[in-house]
Amino acid sequence: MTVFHRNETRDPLPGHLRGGVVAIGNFDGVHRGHQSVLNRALAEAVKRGVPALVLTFEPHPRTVFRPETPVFRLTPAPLKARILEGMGFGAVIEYPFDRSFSELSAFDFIHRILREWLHASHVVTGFDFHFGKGREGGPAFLMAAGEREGFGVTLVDAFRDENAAVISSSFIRSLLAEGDVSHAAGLLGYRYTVEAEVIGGKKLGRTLGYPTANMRLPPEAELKSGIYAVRFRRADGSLHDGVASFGRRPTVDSDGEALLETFVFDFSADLYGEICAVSFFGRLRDELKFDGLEQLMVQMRSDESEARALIAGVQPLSDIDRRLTFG
Ligand SMILES: Cc1cc2nc3c(=O)[nH]c(=O)nc-3n(C[C@H](O)[C@H](O)[C@H](O)COP(=O)(O)O)c2cc1C
Ligand SMILES: Nc1ncnc2c1ncn2[C@@H]1O[C@H](COP(=O)(O)OP(=O)(O)O)[C@@H](O)[C@H]1O
Repeated sequence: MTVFHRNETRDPLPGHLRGGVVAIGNFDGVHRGHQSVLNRALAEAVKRGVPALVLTFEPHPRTVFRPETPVFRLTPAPLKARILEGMGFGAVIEYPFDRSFSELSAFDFIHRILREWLHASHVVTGFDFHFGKGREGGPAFLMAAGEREGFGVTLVDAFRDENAAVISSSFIRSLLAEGDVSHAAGLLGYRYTVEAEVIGGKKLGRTLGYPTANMRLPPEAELKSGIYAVRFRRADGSLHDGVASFGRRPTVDSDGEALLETFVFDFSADLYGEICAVSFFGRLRDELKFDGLEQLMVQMRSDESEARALIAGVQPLSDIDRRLTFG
């Protein structure tokens, strides 16, 4: 078993990764639609006995074209890599994307990247994947190139959820902006998860009996503020249930920045500086402004028991969910 490889440069690819089956796309969120494309690539690689790779682009191309409105990433690169590794891929290529790379023609993209650099033996993409300058290359172009040059091409049709709706990253982003983490989990196939470093706060939590591990989410993250039942993963992989508040804490700190603050149940250790993950199971309520800390503490006690009850009944939604959020 070879080790999973994250390739973040344009340097020559390690030899053992050449000649593989390559799934191409941004796959932000690695949602169930993406998974249907990715699983086809994995199956094709097993059939051929070659490595399975994902070719994706960093930063997200839309953030390169419109830096003033960066994309709210459902899966920043490290989390995406972790999910892909768990699915069984041998590598993820986080190809450095910039404006000059975006000028490459579709023809050159196939020659320089897929052929000369990756030596791809087979390519798998979604039905709507476009590539090359001005999105000039589409499925038909890729099929024709494959026939001409002797690599296989699989185009995977739109994946629909139980209500026959096409699953998309942008719809999932809008669900998170409404706080509907349960619906988002159904479409992702796993619980929405964020990763960040635990930072210091006002040190008020411990005096209330509710110490909270504070994290800063990227400014473009559009999760609705509120109180959530969560599972907390430490850097060593250990899992702990908790209740988290995301927002500006109007009771104590009305002009503060939005923070994700998790009270971890039955736990006591120093978490400062550790990169931890928080997975969202359900939203309990809006963030409120209380008249005093006493009232806030009464509410936090009831949030805690509600979160414990909610988490007691949860089951993994998929293998990805099991690996990410269940251990
Ligand atoms: C379960 C839970 C519920 C919370 N609810 C609210 C709330 O409704 N309104 C609010 O202003 N702050 C809320 N908070 C945030 C607290 O005000 C904050 O965690 C506390 O002030 C500690 O701050 P510190 O981490 O900077 O020490 C909540 C925190 C938790 C853990
Ligand atoms: N059960 C727990 N849940 C969350 N953090 C805890 C817990 N026990 C200890 N801690 C530690 O205490 C810190 C939070 O304490 P707190 O008084 O709320 O300070 P801060 O102002 O940093 O939020 C966490 O970052 C972590 O290092």
